[in-house]
Amino acid sequence: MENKKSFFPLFIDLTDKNCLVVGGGNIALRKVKNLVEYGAKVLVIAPAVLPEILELNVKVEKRGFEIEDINGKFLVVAATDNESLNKTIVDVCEDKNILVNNITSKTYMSARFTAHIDDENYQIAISAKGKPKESVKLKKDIIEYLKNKKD
Ligand SMILES: C[C@@]1(CC(=O)O)c2cc3[nH]c(cc4nc(cc5[nH]c(cc(n2)[C@H]1CCC(=O)O)[C@@](C)(CC(=O)O)[C@@H]5CCC(=O)O)C(CC(=O)O)=C4CCC(=O)O)c(CCC(=O)O)c3CC(=O)O
Ligand SMILES: NC(=O)C1=CN([C@@H]2O[C@H](COP(=O)(O)OP(=O)(O)OC[C@H]3O[C@@H](n4cnc5c(N)ncnc54)[C@H](O)[C@@H]3O)[C@@H](O)[C@H]2O)C=CC1
Repeated sequence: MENKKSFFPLFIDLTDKNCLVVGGGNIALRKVKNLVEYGAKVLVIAPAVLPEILELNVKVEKRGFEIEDINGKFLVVAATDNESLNKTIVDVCEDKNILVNNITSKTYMSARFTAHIDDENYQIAISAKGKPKESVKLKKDIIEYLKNKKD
């Protein structure tokens, strides 16, 4: 059933949207950077937070996740290394119609992050349906294609 889940491709304006990233490790860092780049207001909650995250324009609370933390959020990223906690975060967000991404699953979430290209002419977002290595490979091929097209 989970494997048959389909994800509608959509480009969303995140400017000033309240987003929560639960987790402060390597993958959280990548997710936070992406959200900040697109103008989101990001709150990071985790007991351990990488120094690179502290340097970004985000709010940080060094503590464990609590369910009330999702209140009023537009998008939540479950970015801990605890698979069952990430699933719980997805469940509580789904209950409240809050978009939610989960870094420890291919399908258990309502929103996936994509490999993307954002240049002066195009925004191209790629998903290989849960297989990020394939997405990154295709992204590189498309970048090459666009470069050659210009020459
Ligand atoms: C489902 C999804 C959910 C989500 O996170 O949104 C997901 C899930 C998982 N990723 C895993 C692994 C890695 N992911 C990356 C990188 C990226 N992952 C991204 C997206 C997604 N990853 C979503 C699906 C995308 C799609 O549909 O195609 C990208 C595209 C976007 C982004 O994250 O911003 C970004 C590249 C950005 C870019 O470069 O352009 C790397 C490489 C690296 O970290 O350098 C590795 C290590 C690979 C290795 O070494 O094998 C694991 C296994 C963990 C394990 O097995 O331990 C899971 C969980 C699982 O598979 O169960
Ligand atoms: N989706 C993706 O793109 C990828 C996902 N992964 C998966 O992501 C997992 C995490 O990877 P990293 O970020 O490198 O791990 P990490 O160990 O660097 O970070 C884990 C973070 O989770 C936080 N955390 C743990 N319990 C918490 C709680 N109760 N409340 C709030 N925060 C809590 C920790 O404080 C820490 O900041 C890996 O186990 C792996 O399975 C790995 C590569 C890519």
